[in-house]
Parts: sequence; structure tokens; C-alpha cells
Amino acid sequence: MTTVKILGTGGTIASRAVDGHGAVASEPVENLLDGVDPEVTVRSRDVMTTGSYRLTLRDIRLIAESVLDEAARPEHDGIVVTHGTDTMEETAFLVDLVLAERVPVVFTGAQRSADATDTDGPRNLADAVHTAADPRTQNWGAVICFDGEIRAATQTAKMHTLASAPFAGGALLGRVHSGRLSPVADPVRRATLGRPSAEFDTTRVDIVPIYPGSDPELLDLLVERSTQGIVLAGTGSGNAGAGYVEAVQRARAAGVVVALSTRVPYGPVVPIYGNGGGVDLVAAGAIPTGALHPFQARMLMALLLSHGVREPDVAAAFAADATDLKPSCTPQHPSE
Ligand SMILES: NC(=O)C[C@H](N)C(=O)O
Repeated sequence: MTTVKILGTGGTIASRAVDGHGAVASEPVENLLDGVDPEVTVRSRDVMTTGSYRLTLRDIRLIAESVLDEAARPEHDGIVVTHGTDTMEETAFLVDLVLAERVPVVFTGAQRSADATDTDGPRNLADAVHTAADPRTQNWGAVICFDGEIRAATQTAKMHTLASAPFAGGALLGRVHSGRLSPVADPVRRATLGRPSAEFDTTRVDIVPIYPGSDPELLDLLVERSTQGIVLAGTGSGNAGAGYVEAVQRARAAGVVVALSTRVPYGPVVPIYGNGGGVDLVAAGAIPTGALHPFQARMLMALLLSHGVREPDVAAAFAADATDLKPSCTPQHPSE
């Protein structure tokens, strides 16, 4: 019989209203298993029970370690992680970076609490278990399964605060409905990185959004606060206004690694513009993050820096995401 391990971490799928305090993650994962396919042997345990907006890098490392430990056990065909949607893209991406095993790791959650009459949690969890149990998902890495869609963790982001299908961006690998999984594509996976150590917990990488009138001296303040890395969420294809090129140069001179991402949800960073734009920022030492959005770029940079990786190897790691011409998946059914 197929065996799936479910790791609970909290999120809306595990939340109930607490009088006057809003919804709070409180349900152990074993209370959420009602809709799961009885044909699959399910084992479950809680790693933590919290809203994902509260997660620290340490928490994310502990979740990733639990996943890797379970994935290494030969009795498991797949792993499911229940997780809040707010930062699911960070945890799922970190797991994808470090997962060497072939077992799929399927993240899911809910947009409506466990005590809502129309909660979407049970269906999402049932879909996630089907996905993890299906032999065709072996070697898919970490994926996000939500509202019937299965997406590669890489490049996926929460794009809607309330919608029942909040995730988009990453490659669509398959669809699952009523216990039937239809694969669409296989992900193109990057080389596996070493698992995070305790060093990861305190590796400081900050994100700086660029907007009209934003102050480049924020970079200097972060350098003063001993940041180790800065990800710029640039405008458009990766640009910034007056003063940022010099601020990047100062940060680089202080030994801080700077990456250039974009605040735009879709499309890669491509140095096109001068006069302080992407061409000048890259010349000043900012590493383009390709199609990785700022929050996943931050996770990759934090993992690399915590492993002691220094430039130019950080730049080489980002080069894997550096072009939209490289497909992030190979279609199984080109017509879909
Ligand atoms: N839908 C959710 O799970 C959102 C929740 N605030 C969380 O991330 O924990």
C-alpha cells in the first residue's frame, strides 16, 4: 500500500476563530485528515502549529529538516506539508533547493479556516495526498498543490490574498481533481544544495523595494546593521532610480552581496537600461536573479551565504535562473 507522511506546520488549514482575536492556528494535523483517501496509508505528525506569517528562518530550517528526514525513510512514497499560504513559497522553495530524494514533497494549505463552513482545507489536503501518492510525481521535488493545481515551488508566489487559487508563477506540473491526477509537465530541477545548518537561522539577507522617491541610503543603513546580503526588488526588468548604483557600490565595497530582482510578478530580470537602470546596477556588482522573485532570491542567497559560499559562486548559483529562455519544465502533453 502507498504510504504518505503528512507534516503539519499550521496555517489557515489548521486555524479556528478565537473570540476577539481572529483566526489562530491551533489544530493538530491529525484532526484534518477526514477527507483523505483511505486507500493510502497516511502517517502524520506536527512539526509546529503557527501562522506562516510568524515563521523565522530557524522555523523554516526546522521544517525543511523534518521533511528531509522523512524523505530519506524508504517506507514513504511521498510527503505532504500543511502550511500557511503567506510564506509557503519560501519554505517550499528552500525544500526544493535541498531535496535530493525522489519522493515528492507536496505543500498545501487553505484560504478558509478549518471552522469555516466552506473551508477548502479538506479538499486541498486530499488532493495533496493523491499527488504525493502518485508514482508519476516522483522526482518532482517540492511542489505547491492548491485548488486542484500542482505547481513547481520555484517561481511560485502567493498572488491573491483571498482567492481559493492564490498561487501562480511557477510551472504548472499537473492538475488533480476527484482523486485523478493529470500530469502536464516535468520540472527542470537545479543541482541539489546542502541542507541548511543552524548558521542559516541568523544569516541576514534583506529585501529593499524600489519605488519612485525611495531612498538609496536604506542600503547604507542595512550595511550598518550588519546585513550580509541585499536583494533589490527593482522596478520593471530590474531598475532603480538615482543614487542606487553608488549605494550598491558602497554595499559591495563593505563585503555585502547584492542581488537584483524585480517587484514585477512575472518575467525575468534583464539588464536593458542605463542611467541607473539594470545595466549600471549589474556593472556595480548586483547579481541578476533571473525569474526568481525577491522572496525566493532571498532564501537562495541566505542558504548560500550560510554555507560560506562567496562570490562569484553566489552569482553562478543565480545564473541557473538567469534567463526566461531556459524552460522551467518539460511538457508531457504539449497540447495542454
Ligand atoms: N491562508 C493562510 O494560510 C494564511 C495564513 N495567514 C498563514 O499563512 O498562516
